[in-house]
Amino acid sequence: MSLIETSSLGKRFNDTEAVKQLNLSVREGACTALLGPNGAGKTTTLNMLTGLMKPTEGTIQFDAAYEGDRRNYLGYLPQYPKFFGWMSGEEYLIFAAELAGLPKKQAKISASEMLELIGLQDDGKKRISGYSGGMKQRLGIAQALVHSPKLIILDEPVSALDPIGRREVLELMKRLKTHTSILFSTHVLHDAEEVSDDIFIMNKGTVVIEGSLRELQQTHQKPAFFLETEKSPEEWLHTLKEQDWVVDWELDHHRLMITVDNMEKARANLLKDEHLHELKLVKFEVAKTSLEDLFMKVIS
Ligand SMILES: Nc1ncnc2c1ncn2[C@@H]1O[C@H](COP(=O)(O)OP(=O)(O)OP(=O)(O)O)[C@@H](O)[C@H]1O
Repeated sequence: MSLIETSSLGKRFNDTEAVKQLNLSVREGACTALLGPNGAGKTTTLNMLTGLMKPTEGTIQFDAAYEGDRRNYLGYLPQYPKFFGWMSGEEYLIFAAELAGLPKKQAKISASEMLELIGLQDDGKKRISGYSGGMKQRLGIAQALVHSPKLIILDEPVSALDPIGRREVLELMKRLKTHTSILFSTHVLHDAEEVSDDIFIMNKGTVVIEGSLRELQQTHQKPAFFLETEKSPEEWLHTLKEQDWVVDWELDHHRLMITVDNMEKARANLLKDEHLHELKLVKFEVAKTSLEDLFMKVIS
């Protein structure tokens, strides 16, 4: 079942089409990554889903449990969350719970449960100004969860953190995803690969590739050869492109990645190719394309 489905969603700022023709489906129980480079339209998309921004076209549909107020249905951590440094972590969570409509008694209970969940039970009485980046971000995730929404939306939850903070937050997300639906944005493929079940790759305002992580990894792992030569292989590439076993290629100076459809045929042909030997081979490696190759290709 989908918690959110968008159809041809779009947002225009004067001449900039920040989001266009976006069809997105967020599954219940899944951790979904919106992956894309800076300016791809991720924040604009999340802002439309949370109701902070009005779409200029298209529709957003929520599941049957949605009762008209997105605050009950969604929890949200913005890209640049603001904290009151003079508050304690516990006070901040009670404040967030009351803003979400919980009665005071319930807000206190929920805040204490959240502190436990994010591993800050011993720091709850301390001022936020003394928290590390990772602790603040975990607190930010807790405020998104404090009213038990159906889905939490996290905008670049690890981007601004140092390696220790990143690890803390990624580990927290891995624990949360076993019982909470998550939609988060990132520009780092490895983060998406580490925690997500479904991935939507966005570029220039629209989704260019989508699927489950497993599907994408399997579909885009193609046999390939990695060659390095002393002389430039640029001219030789013209004849290579004609071969029916060549699917794709990428040349970076004297380094060449050739994606093929038939490993054995390609190996036999390459090894007997005299022109290739004239280029003075330095490296000849059997390889596989990865999701990273695909990601770099679609965003470049
Ligand atoms: N309020 C705005 N007014 C005008 N243009 C905007 C506004 N907000 C975003 N844009 C433009 O829309 C495009 C998408 O921006 P958006 O912030 O959604 O991308 P993003 O993928 O979240 O990138 P980043 O990771 O850098 O935040 C960019 O070209 C941006 O400059």
